[in-house]
Amino acid sequence: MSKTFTRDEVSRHNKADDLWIIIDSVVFDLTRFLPAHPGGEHVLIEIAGKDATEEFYALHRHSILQKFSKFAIGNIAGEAPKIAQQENGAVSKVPYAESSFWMGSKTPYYNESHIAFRKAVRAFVDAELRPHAQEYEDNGGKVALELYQKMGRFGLLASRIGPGAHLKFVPSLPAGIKPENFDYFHELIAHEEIARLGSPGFADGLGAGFVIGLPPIMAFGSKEMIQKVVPSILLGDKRVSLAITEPYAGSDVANIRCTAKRTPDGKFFIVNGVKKWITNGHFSDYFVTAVRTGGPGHSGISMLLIERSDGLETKQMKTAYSSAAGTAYVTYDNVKVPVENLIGKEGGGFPVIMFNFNHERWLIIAAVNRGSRLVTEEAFKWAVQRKVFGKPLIEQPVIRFKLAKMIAEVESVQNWLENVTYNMTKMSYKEQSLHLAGPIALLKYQSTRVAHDVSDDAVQILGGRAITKTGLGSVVEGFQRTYKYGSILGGSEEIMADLGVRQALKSFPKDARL
Ligand code: HEM
Repeated sequence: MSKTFTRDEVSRHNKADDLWIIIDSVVFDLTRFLPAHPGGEHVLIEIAGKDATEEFYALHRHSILQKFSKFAIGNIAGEAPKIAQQENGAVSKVPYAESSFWMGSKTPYYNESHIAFRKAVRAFVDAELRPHAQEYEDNGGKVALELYQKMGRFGLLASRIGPGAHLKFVPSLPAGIKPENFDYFHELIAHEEIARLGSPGFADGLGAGFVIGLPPIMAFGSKEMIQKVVPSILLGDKRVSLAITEPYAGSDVANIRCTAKRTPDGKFFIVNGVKKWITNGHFSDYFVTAVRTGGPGHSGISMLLIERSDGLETKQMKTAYSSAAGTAYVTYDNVKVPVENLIGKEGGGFPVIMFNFNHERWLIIAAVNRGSRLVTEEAFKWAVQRKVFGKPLIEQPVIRFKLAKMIAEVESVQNWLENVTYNMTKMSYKEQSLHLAGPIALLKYQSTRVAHDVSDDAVQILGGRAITKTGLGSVVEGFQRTYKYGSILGGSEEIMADLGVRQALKSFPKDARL
């Protein structure tokens, strides 16, 4: 594309059978594209031979130019593009589009290894995952095995379940971080970078199952079980999901009905029951399943590792987001499971279920708030570029007020999240359970309330585009359709708020008075 043209030359190609336009100093020959243009022929013929930069950006995302770059035939002599190219792996320059440290602020939390890690992960996500994101988000389908394997070999799957011995199961971690130097800030970055894709169903398809399904195995599984299952998941060869919720029981886990009864020889469990809303379940090889092996209540619950086998069936559920997440209804019909597959002790399932709750909630906060930040960036960009009533939208005080609220809310959650994450790096598991369960619950509550507000404001700023699946508002549309997941999964907003205050009451001084 090294050819150059004058504006005068371009202006002579101004008919349907010979149609050139200029976008940001690049010359496009759209003659062959004309009949296929989704916006119709008329609009292009009207602007044939002219500079269409403003019209183009008022109607399309920048990525469309990259997708249709084959129609670019040269540049205008002596001119250079003025609109920033969206390079793979680049950091956004839009204010508040990245958390403060990444935009130049000082930080007590991040060091060189986090910077290198973020750079490597972002480049990987932009190059390997982003090109597939929209397709999976729109059309669903099982995410290709090669994508999991690429993520696995790159160390990105292992990076999503915290520091620990499991990091040695993969050849290396992004940016060559040593397992012993890996901390919760690296993990935070990994979750944020996946959420930054802005494709919630696809993002969950890439691993919402193992981030909650694997920790119980790693903490309570036998050596043999860990050796058999964990490396295959972390390398991307197999998939696992956590199967707890049922049509009968959600946040009230103690009410689960799925049963596991020992065979007369005591060597197997026979499992019967159903599980619902199991993320990744539709394509999982393993199901970490909560079953009732005893009487009612907590003490009758056990956890079993169940392989996809005779009697276990999964049905894709139609949810608000892409079927790429593989959300499933799972039925167990006399499924035979060796007793060696118990995760923890028989009747000791409840502590296994509880074990990873704080971590699960923390990573949901990270993903939800990165989504809120992304949507804020989209709204900010749109408010600046959209002209309405003769001036940019951003010149309306009411729009600036909305953006102020969005930014302030997102930054508040981020700062609390980084504070909690720092505490996670300094506390033992036991200390985290004691001191962080309350703050994490309250922060999860806050992050999903913020997502609610941000989504609402972003939709108002983008207008009709935000209720249209494709085009300029596609990211905001996806967010407003799916942000509610975070306010239900891992403990509902109401339960989080209540838990946070109940935890606080435990240390409430008995002698405190007004
Ligand atoms: C390289 C040049 C262009 C390409 C590759 C292109 C491609 C596309 C594509 C893929 C869409 C549908 C995607 C979406 O929903 O966002 C679209 C929609 C549209 N395009 Fe273009 N286009 C180009 C230039 C233009 C220009 C110069 C105009 C107007 C002067 C225009 C007017 C429209 C309109 C009105 C729509 C429908 C937008 C809507 O539904 O809100 N296009 N174009």
